Amino acid sequence: MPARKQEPYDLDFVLRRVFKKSSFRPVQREVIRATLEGQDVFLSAATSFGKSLCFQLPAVLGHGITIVISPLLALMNNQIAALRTAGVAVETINSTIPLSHKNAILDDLRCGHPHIRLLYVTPEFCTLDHFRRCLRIVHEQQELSRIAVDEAHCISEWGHDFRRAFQSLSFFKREFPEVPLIALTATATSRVRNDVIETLGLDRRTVRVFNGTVARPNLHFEVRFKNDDSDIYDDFVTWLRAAHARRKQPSRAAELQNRGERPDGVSGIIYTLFRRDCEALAARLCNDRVGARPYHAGLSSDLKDDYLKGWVDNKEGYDVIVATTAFGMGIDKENVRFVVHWQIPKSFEGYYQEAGRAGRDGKASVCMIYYGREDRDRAASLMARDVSGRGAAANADAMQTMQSRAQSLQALVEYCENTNTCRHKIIANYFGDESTPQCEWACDWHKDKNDLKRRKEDGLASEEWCSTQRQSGAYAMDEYD
Ligand SMILES: Nc1ncnc2c1ncn2[C@@H]1O[C@H](COP(=O)(O)OP(=O)(O)OP(=O)(O)O)[C@@H](O)[C@H]1O
Repeated sequence: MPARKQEPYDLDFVLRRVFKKSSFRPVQREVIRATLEGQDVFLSAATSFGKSLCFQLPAVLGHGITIVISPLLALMNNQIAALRTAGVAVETINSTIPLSHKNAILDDLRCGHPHIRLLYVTPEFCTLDHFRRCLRIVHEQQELSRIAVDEAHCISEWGHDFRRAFQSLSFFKREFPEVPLIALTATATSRVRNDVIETLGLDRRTVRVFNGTVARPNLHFEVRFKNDDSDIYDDFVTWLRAAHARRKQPSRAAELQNRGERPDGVSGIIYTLFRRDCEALAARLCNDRVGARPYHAGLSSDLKDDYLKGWVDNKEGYDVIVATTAFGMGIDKENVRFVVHWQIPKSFEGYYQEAGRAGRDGKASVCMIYYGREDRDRAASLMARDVSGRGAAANADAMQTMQSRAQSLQALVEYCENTNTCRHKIIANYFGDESTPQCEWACDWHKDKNDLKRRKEDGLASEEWCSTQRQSGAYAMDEYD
């Protein structure tokens, strides 16, 4: 049953009227046109590029419903709140909504002509028979307009944050081949892109691929070196205090207040790998009168909601979120001035996704990673444990996954150890962009190459020492997130 034919629309009018934006960003219009023409689209573009608009705007035009498949609750809630403010009929089905509400949504689908324009669901929900039955009814009535798969890298074994339920999303193209599908991600290498296209069952010859740049020129990338004997806490707090002092200068303070920001606080995120560090670091910062809150999967939903809301609202005492990877994709707060990684993360893609939470308003922001070789070895050993934990039955799969993760971690190690290339260039090259991105003193190499080399020599433990430690099995195990 073909999808209803779309009429031509005044995209600029809808952009202004519904989304309150004055103009399209580069490529948005082309992507929107392609999907409105019924083409399948793969869009890879930098964090904060404005990918969501590419399926949200088409969704409010014409008839029918857009199903948005998204891996994260936080991401859905963020987008849904913004759409509701714009007066769009949007709903989500996830584990936190009451049964009565969920039934009302499913009834809306079952009637065949849903009132809802965008429905956000998890990939796991898409595997359920009763939901698929509802979709068939909507499709029968030619009201299934579009499928959007957000954070599409999660489909791929080769992407970070792999989720098995994503693999069954081929259902959509199998059952509704003419309903356009749009897959979006900020961090896809060519291998991940091919994997996503294949897994979703898209036709390689006809899918429109938009590969935007991954570059974020307003982000200032910096590596700080550490070893197990150094306490990076003092280094970080000194840096933060200097940032506070700059913000308190009268002209700067006035400018910040005009933007609704507090000069006595800087909004930021610190990523830690382990819950224990997350709690301890937030407590230590609070002790030193830095407003910080922990965020990890072990906290109650009430606490997580409170911390997230306080932070988004720039509330005093909530300036810094100390988070595990439970806090990541889809956080769209525009004035995050720094993202610090307390240890090397598990993958290059994960690192860049998390760093991408900074500077979404386009203003200069810092992305700093504290890198130590001992942490590198701990990350490798945890990775090996994760894979072996999958059991002997999944042997071939496990080996392949381990290989891809190891490659990604190795690329991140090389990024940290590199003292002779622009950081922006290393990132672009990793994601398959061979160009040299613009970098106006926006990385530690461009700022001072010699200082970078010196800091590395002074800061890192020697490889000999690390090798002895590895052999003695010194790296303790702990749980991620
Ligand atoms: N044309 C536009 N003009 C101005 N602002 C825009 C435009 N398009 C999107 N934005 C804004 O840019 C911000 C980032 O958009 P969005 O959350 O869709 O990014 P994204 O590409 O999905 O990033 P990520 O991959 O990091 O989640 C949002 O606050 C959104 O309102």
